[in-house]
Amino acid sequence: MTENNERQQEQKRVDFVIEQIDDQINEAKAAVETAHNETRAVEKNYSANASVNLYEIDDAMDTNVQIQQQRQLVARTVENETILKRQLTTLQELQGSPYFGRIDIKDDGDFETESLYIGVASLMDNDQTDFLIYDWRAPISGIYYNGSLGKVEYPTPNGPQKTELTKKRQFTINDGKITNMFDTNDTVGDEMLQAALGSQNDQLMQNIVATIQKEQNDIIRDTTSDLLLVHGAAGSGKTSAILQRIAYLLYHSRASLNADQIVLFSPNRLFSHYISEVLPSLGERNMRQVTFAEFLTRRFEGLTVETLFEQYEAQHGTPSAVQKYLESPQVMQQVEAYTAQLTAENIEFIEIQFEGQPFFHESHIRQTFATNPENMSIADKILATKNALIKELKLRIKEAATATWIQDELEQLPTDQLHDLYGDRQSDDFDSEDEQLEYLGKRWATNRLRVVYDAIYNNHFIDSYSQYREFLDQLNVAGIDFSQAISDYDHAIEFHQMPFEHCAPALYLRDLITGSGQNRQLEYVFIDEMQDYSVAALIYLKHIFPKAKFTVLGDSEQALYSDIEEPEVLLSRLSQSLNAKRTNLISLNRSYRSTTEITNFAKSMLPDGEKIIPFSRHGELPKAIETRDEVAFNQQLSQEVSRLAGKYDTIAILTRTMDQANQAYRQLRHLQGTKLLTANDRVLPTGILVMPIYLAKGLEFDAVIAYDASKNNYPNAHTAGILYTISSRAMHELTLISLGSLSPIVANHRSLISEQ
Ligand SMILES: Nc1ncnc2c1ncn2[C@@H]1O[C@H](COP(=O)(O)OP(=O)(O)OP(=O)(O)O)[C@@H](O)[C@H]1O
Repeated sequence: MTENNERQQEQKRVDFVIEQIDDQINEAKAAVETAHNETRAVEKNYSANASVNLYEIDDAMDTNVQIQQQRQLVARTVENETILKRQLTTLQELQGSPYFGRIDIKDDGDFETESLYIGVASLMDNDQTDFLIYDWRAPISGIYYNGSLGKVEYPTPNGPQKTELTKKRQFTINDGKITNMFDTNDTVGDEMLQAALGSQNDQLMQNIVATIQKEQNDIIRDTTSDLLLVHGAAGSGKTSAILQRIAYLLYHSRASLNADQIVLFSPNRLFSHYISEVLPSLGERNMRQVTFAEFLTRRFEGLTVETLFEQYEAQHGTPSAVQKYLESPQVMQQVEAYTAQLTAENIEFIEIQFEGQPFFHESHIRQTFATNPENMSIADKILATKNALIKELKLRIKEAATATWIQDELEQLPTDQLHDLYGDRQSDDFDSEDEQLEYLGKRWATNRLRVVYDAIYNNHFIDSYSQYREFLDQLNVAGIDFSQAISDYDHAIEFHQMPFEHCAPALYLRDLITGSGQNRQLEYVFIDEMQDYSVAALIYLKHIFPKAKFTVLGDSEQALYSDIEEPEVLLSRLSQSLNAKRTNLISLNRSYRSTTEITNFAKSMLPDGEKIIPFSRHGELPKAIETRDEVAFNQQLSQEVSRLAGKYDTIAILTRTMDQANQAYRQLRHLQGTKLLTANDRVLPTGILVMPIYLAKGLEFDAVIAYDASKNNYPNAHTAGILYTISSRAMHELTLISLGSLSPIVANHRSLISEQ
């Protein structure tokens, strides 16, 4: 068949599939409408019942049962409607571009070749007999991404199945028309990638299903590792691959895994927004997302937790020996040893108060703790202490039920509150008035003393911050003097602040003592930008998610907060500390984001850069502008920004610090569409964006200006990671402007830049 004929044949098939999709969309719309009407009717009925006057005691019981039933019915109809809507959305996704790939396979002994088409979701024909499209995550679809023509294998429930791959074809289909189509022997070809990567930056990350590369596919389809480490150059598709991986895992464990059991630690809030559409575009719900700062703030309720960004801004020069120690696995081992030897005498117990008066004295709590058998673990002893205190509390509630203060308060209660106090019982259920008063007194005393219960439950009888201070005090590490760090810590705690460097060991200590803080429901933890986490922090995360499989990804060379590290060094540190049984390490060295010229320049700044392979997409050489004084600097900056703004949608001016971002913004704000972004921003706009580099982690822009790439600002190799991260955010153009002479990190590679 000639190429033209083949294309016509394929277009005919696309037309046929789209007709089927159109039919199914019409059916789905009707089904959604019916479901919607049903939900509305059920909801209406429910709200009519729920508004029945519950103070009419006799009616209340019946009404409650009815309401329960109605509520379940509402939940079912809503769920039904949601499922139908999701099906409709999937069909609509498929409508313009039903698939992107085709594989032809021939099983042993078969004479006929079977053609399978691959898209973002599966689709059956109207008769529900044949698959018109296979989901990209189906086991058989793995061949599309992995296999070269010839004998291949794919997993089935009955073990690996052998087959022969005789054709692999790629399509670009827009609005139902095939705009590009070609056969390829190997993995997904570069031509498609060129088209995908050459376009202008979108505000939101796109899914990459049509062009997943082989090594990315290995990341996506790994279901066996407890710890999957993905190390990859800037722009090598780490984030893209793990988002596809989440979609893959959700598809393969539909029955046992839902999006709430997956959490992604993301580097900043802008990033969370940037990636928010990838999973929905694949028909999946988003996983939970949290930044490490948000996570810590929740754990240290009531304290203001210093963030990594604040620590970076405040820190001048290299981190202190104390900081390095507090980030190391050794500190976590010391925490374990310290908590294991704690006894009744050296735990920092504090009294539990009720309305400003001691309710449980500290000495009483200490004695209660001391009655536990010695060989019990500290966490078990604390648990036993809590149980004993709760038992006592119950006795005291019983006593309080008939006490004057409770009975006096009862008398003062407004009718509706008194009514609520009856709970399931009614006023004529009691044999005597005394019985009734005691019942109500007990319920009221329980209410009133709930604060005591909460204090026990939440371990508020231990001052974990003082305990941590005691821990610091007893540390004895050769060559490290902790005295200044301890007085800084005291000062911070006095002002209800928690310095960043203490977060992981302090939380670990608290959790080991109280035996709390762990989450056993979470199945998968993803940590992006792993190089920004101390090993101590990763050990803590591993501790609190004991059942979860970890996917940890990053780039040791995008080092903002520490020196650049050889990937091998970072990885061996991590896998040892995270103590995983089945570890898999995948390295991605091909960089897709930037033009060849930008990648070649960026990698020249790295000690280990030669491993990085630029994707072959060409553009201009990065441009360097050296200026003599501030006036010239600001003038050049404005000119360059205006030039780039005429060409691209999004230009980022990336600075080393927030102060510099403020300076740059003052110079540029007269230009229309200029925005200054801070750590509180959650949405990434288009236009001229000014921000410090740590807020641009994980993001990409059409053009980037590295603000003041001078010798002064980036004096030596310690700062190379920052300039590398800045440069690697650029997709199409990169400009470096310096006040005074260029940084030696750049100046040593003049052949890779054009100078002005
Ligand atoms: N297989 C692919 N097909 C199409 N585009 C891809 C592919 N892999 C990566 N990309 C694109 O390359 C760019 C960089 O990808 P991504 O942000 O996932 O890289 P990263 O390794 O997480 O980068 P960084 O560490 O620099 O933040 C994105 O625009 C992404 O869409």
